[in-house]
Amino acid sequence: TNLPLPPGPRGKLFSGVKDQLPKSEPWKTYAQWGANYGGPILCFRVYNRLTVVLNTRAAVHDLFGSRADIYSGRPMSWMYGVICGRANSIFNIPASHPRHKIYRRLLQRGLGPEAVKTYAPNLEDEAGVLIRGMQHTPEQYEKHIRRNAAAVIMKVAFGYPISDEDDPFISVAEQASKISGWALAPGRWLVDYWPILRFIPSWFPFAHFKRQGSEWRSTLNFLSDIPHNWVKSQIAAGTNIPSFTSQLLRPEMAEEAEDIVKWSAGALYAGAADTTVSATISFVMLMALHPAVQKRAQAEIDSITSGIPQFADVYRLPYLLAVLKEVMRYAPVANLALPHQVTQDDTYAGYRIPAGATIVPNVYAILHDAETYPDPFLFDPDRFVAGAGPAQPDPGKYIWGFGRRTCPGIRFAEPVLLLNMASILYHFTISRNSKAHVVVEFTTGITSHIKPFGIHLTPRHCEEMKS
Ligand code: HEM
Repeated sequence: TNLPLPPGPRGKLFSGVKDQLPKSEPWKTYAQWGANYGGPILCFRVYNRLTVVLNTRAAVHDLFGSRADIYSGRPMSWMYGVICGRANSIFNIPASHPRHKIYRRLLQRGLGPEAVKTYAPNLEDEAGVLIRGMQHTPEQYEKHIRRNAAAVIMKVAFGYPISDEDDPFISVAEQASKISGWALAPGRWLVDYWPILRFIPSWFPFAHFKRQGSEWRSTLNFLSDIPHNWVKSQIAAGTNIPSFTSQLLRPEMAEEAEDIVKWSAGALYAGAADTTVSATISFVMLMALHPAVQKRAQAEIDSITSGIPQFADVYRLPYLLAVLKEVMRYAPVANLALPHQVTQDDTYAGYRIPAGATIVPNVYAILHDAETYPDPFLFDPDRFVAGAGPAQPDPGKYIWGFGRRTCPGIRFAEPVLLLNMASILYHFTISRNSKAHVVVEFTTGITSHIKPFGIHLTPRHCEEMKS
């Protein structure tokens, strides 16, 4: 068609806007560009690849919702997919690939409400470990939160017990998430724009990316291969604990089928570890900043639990659920969700969107739009309390991604977060160390959380004060 591309910065002839891409919080820049250029969508080029950013609810709904058939692809990342060996993962595989459906089916079963109920004892045990850690070394709360996320998902995926805070799976998870962010950074790897470069031999002077890629590949493989083989050895020895992997593995399984199990279980870890950590850290920080919200949530928890919060309690805490929604709105875990790719030429709002363009939903912009969420930079769970004011859209429509790529971990992540939040607030009051004004800052990456500042955890029950 003759329609123009969506508006946006045009940048330089050869590299496009590569040098204008911000190093931190790109979602804020994209929202700003959106406002500067007007229109619901924005477009820019880096070398030879186009990105279209969707800055509004309507655009996300119209394209990712109504046209999900052609908007559920993933942009090909040669650095991450091919050089780092992640092409087969559910996060990267095209939606048209038969494996995508198979992965999603397995994950939906393993993360559905029925399966999640069977994980309850494990989740309660791990919440207990988290609390004990916070009692003994409260200043290391971040470490305890990371340990909890890794331990929960390693149990679910592999039946693997995380022993202590130095277990390599905790640090590797954090590292893997960082590696993913670096390897997927737009404009950073020329091979993403000229894939022929992947054939350069590793020893070549300009082939730093290949040496870096193979190092990252080993770290990322560690996450999937080691625990998978560990489950196999446990099964062979007859000592395995039931897990996502052990339930799917069969003796004499075809190589392809086993590979599917391995990648699916690897996705559990990749999807869960860093996301739930980010949400929990932001929650702790926000509680320290909002004592009245905290008190109200504690009163609700105290009113329904006769002791330590149990898994069965979590959906009986409507205010806590409103707090979680507001944490996720105020500090979205994935501000740009994950990029999609449009697989056919399309038109929208008088603009042309060419097949192959990367489509980025600006979840941050949507959740901080003053028309949808009045006073958007105010943290206020009442937005989601029935009857407390005009209803505001549930951020759950945006924070979990879109279309055929919507996060398969929702039914698992939400109750796990609620249980941990309830446990933390039941046992502690969180306060700031200093009365000085705190400027809330965020980390940058595929996932993001509020940057920790000094906090204090005061035990709420006398027996805890003594221990
Ligand atoms: C606070 C917690 C979480 C948040 C905010 C979150 C958010 C997201 C988002 C935004 C996407 C991208 C969707 C898209 O491309 O449109 C995604 C994908 C995914 N998430 Fe989550 N997630 C969370 C927890 C989890 C957990 C606990 C698991 C697994 C146990 C998980 C597994 C996955 C997988 C496998 C995908 C890839 C889906 C695909 O490409 O088809 N996530 N998640």
